[in-house]
Amino acid sequence: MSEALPRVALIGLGLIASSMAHALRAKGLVRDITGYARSAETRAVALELFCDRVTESAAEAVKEADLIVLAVPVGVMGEITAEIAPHLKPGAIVTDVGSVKGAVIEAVSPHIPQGVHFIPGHPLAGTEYSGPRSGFATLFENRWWLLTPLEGQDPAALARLRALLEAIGANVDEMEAKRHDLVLAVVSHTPHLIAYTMVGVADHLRRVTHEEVIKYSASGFRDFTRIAASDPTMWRDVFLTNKDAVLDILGRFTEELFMLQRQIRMGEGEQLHAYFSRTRAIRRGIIDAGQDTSAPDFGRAAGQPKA
Ligand SMILES: NC(=O)C1=CN([C@@H]2O[C@H](COP(=O)(O)OP(=O)(O)OC[C@H]3O[C@@H](n4cnc5c(N)ncnc54)[C@H](O)[C@@H]3O)[C@@H](O)[C@H]2O)C=CC1
Ligand SMILES: O=C(O)C(=O)Cc1ccc(O)cc1
Repeated sequence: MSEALPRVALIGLGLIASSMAHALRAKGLVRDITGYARSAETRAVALELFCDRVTESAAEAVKEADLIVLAVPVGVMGEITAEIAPHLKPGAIVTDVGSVKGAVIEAVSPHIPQGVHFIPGHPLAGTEYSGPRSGFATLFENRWWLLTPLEGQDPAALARLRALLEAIGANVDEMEAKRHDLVLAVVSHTPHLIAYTMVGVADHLRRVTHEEVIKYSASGFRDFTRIAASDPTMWRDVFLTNKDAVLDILGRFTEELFMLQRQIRMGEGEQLHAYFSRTRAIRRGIIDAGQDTSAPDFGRAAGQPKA
């Protein structure tokens, strides 16, 4: 058991909170887990599956807690913090799991009382499922968990949180919030937007092709549909709160797309081949760095790609 953080409160009981609870329980890391969710149905499921106690208000949930995890959509982090703030125990650690960091810090920080430690965080692990039944204990194993500590952060509190996250299998790294938001716009947020768009295009086409785009969908498109099935509230909030970084990356994306479009129109095969060779090398870099668990072994065993 973690001596440092025995009582945990989870605010919002969806995919990430339930996965944390399962992982903490599976490893016997905490003494008790209290959960808060708005709906009675969610609270009942949480009590049955992974919480020791559930409460009808967020304020009630945090009273005794050593660690409070804000696991709600990014757009409501501020209001929920305002609600719990007067009830936080001195010395408690508040962290969040939001996919955007700058906006969360701006919304949450002003409400954090003196003597309480706020350590923003983001697990780079998830699925397209949501709600209290979607969590599982191994979600964070060997996945990055980025912390974006604020200036003057208490190193002892940071070390306690880091140790707990590492104990549930995460690889913890620290990063400045603005940088986090730009990096995530590239590797997660904009790709999600592209997936949403592509599935939207296919949906329009469905009427013309009489369902064939769905029936014959290849694995690339299936991946898009999986991503595009993610929670709409969560992703609406991500795009609205990481607006600047996403618009920056989207601008660069459309420039490249127009360039490729022109090369296709003009039949510029050499340029297209050179471009695809560069992107193939990036994929190989990810696999060699051990960051892609979906890559089959034969990919590496086969050695160099065909020239
Ligand atoms: N789903 C994913 O793959 C990942 C999500 N995240 C972040 O984790 C956070 C939670 O996401 P999930 O667990 O996936 O979502 P989820 O949809 O499974 O759960 C969110 C929970 O928050 C509750 N909630 C929503 N609005 C609320 C409000 N106004 N007051 C109180 N509770 C409210 C919902 O009822 C639900 O219980 C989000 O900030 C998201 O950006 C981070 C990494 C991965
Ligand atoms: O399911 C997927 O492909 C994901 O990309 C999961 C995910 C979604 C949002 C995050 O902030 C982090 C990870």
